[in-house]
Amino acid sequence: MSVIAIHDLTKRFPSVTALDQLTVDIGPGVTGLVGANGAGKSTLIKILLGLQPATSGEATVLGLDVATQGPAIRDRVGYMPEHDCLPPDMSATEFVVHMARMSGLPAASARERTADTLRHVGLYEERYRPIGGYSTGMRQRVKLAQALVHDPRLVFLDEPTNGLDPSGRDEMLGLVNRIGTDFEISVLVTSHLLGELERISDQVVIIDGGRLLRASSTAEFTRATQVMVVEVAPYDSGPDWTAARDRLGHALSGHGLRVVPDGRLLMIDIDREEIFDVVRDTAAELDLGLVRMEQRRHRIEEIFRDGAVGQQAGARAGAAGDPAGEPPVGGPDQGGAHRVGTP
Ligand SMILES: Nc1ncnc2c1ncn2[C@@H]1O[C@H](COP(=O)(O)OP(=O)(O)OP(=O)(O)O)[C@@H](O)[C@H]1O
Repeated sequence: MSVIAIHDLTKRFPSVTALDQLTVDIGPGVTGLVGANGAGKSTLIKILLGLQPATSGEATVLGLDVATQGPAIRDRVGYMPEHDCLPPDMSATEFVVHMARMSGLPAASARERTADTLRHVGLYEERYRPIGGYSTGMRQRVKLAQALVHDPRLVFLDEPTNGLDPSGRDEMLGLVNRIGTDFEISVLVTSHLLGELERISDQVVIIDGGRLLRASSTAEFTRATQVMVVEVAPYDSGPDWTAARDRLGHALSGHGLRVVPDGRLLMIDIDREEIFDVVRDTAAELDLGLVRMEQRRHRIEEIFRDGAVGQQAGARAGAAGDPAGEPPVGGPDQGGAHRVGTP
């Protein structure tokens, strides 16, 4: 069943088309919505919540029509907005209780759910202090908690890692992952970084300039290549990895394998089953330690690295200053309708 079904959705502002005939079906689980800054991610979320009308096209969320059933959608869906929108004079507890009450929870259960949710997102004693004194990471956690407090079936998280340092990003991604796995709440999470959502998403939807570039399961994006990655180190003669790599490379070429060095690694074409045995035995004969031997997987960012759209997107995200230094989105326009997730 589709959790979100989007058909031919267009949103025009006076000077820009934010969404351009977008068609995509999203199933349950964690879905990464990836696009450079300005790609149309926030606009899509606002339309899906029934907060903004589309110019044309249709969409349903949990089977509800975004054009006519916005309040019912917002009953069932949690929303973590991108920008800071927290009252500095209230404590996290006061604010989240307030949001729970706004969602219709009675006072006692609003307090109970707030305590549970704040603990779940990792806010403890500090939850009684005014939000104005919180770090960016703590503020993001408060925004996440208010999205979860009314026990939604689905949450929209708009750039939850924004403004966080690498360890803060990892923690936030861990939390997002747990929402999907431990609580079985479906998640639509956005990012302008291609690689970031790869490890927590069941499916990935990539948009650029309001158009769909590609949508598929993460496993399909990151499927195994026919290349083996091998790293060796000498057992006894110090840290001379170049010599170790080249000795193994020459020996494997002598066995008829196609071998290309890449930094510390050797990339070997997998053209037959026995290659894994040949590499293992040859390394042992040369008295080299095998540090790594694995089938290489695609990274999502590689799929789009050379696309023309990617270069434009890269220029935009670069201008915005990308704290993680990860490549942004882009790639050849593949167009058409796509379906991701379990039917
Ligand atoms: N209310 C609005 N009025 C006019 N233009 C808008 C409005 N909201 C968004 N836009 C424009 O629509 C385009 C898509 O914006 P949107 O915020 O959806 O992108 P985004 O992918 O969420 O990027 P970011 O993460 O930078 O917010 C941008 O060009 C933006 O300037």
